[in-house]
Amino acid sequence: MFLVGLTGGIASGKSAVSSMLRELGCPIIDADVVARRVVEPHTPAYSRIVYHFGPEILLENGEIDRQKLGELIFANEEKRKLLNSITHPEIHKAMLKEILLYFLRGYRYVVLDVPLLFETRRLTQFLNHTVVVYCDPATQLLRLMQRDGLTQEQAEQRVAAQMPLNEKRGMANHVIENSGSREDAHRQVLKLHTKLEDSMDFLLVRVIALAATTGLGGILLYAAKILLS
Ligand SMILES: CC(C)(COP(=O)(O)OP(=O)(O)OC[C@H]1O[C@@H](n2cnc3c(N)ncnc32)[C@H](O)[C@@H]1O)[C@@H](O)C(=O)NCCC(=O)NCCS
Ligand SMILES: Nc1ncnc2c1ncn2[C@@H]1O[C@H](COP(=O)(O)OP(=O)(O)OP(=O)(O)O)[C@@H](O)[C@H]1O
Repeated sequence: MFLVGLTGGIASGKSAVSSMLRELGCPIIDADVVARRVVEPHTPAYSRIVYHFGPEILLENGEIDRQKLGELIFANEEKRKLLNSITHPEIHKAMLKEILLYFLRGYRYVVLDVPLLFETRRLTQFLNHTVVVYCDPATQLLRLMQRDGLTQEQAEQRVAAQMPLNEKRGMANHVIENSGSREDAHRQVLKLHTKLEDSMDFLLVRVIALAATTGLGGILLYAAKILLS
């Protein structure tokens, strides 16, 4: 059993690549999907977001106005850090539960689609493989503006809220070059899938190694911290 981290920059093509992997039978946990679920009305994160950001970030139906909250946090680092401090522990907790369920269902590995994988770093030590979906800055901006109907300034704000994609590319052990066609990306995904299927990595070995280096107490403490935080 092992874990694969899939990341990149906003609009670099993570969802496009994860859809290709899903079609090949890989179990995918999409952090953006989990992030939407953990802020649904009356969840702990929802209550804290309303407390800190006020009812003005709500729609008439009581759900979070994602466009309004997005405009707020992408233009202000302090507000973005506050939102992250509320949402990220809930996202990680929910993802951990999904990972356990996939392993109990007998999957040999799980792909975690996490936009902020290298920014938050909480998951990286448990990953046997990290994949960055890269595309050149101009293509990234264009795709983001076209997909989300953003102005160039809004798109640049969102890109600037993340670690530079070039930096992430240097931190991963697999890179999908996605500045070109979908067909080109798909050919690379097929090669990546073969590598994952042939991989003999075991998460258990990594956890045991971590326990050995930090002492069993360290691993139990860390697991408790993730689950309870
Ligand atoms: C700010 C919010 C309301 C904007 O919602 P919206 O529907 O417009 O965007 P969506 O959630 O689909 O995110 C689109 C992309 O924005 C980027 N992004 C989202 N949140 C953040 C953040 N806190 N910092 C940097 N980039 C972010 C990611 O690349 C993400 O894939 C929403 O993104 C959010 O709640 N973010 C906080 C939770 C989070 O950090 N999610 C990222 C998953 S690790
Ligand atoms: N190779 C490609 N050629 C053309 N368009 C692409 C390609 N890859 C992705 N796209 C398009 O670019 C946009 C961004 O891609 P995608 O949504 O997969 O990025 P993402 O990394 O998941 O974004 P986010 O961080 O917002 O979740 C989408 O409209 C998608 O259809």
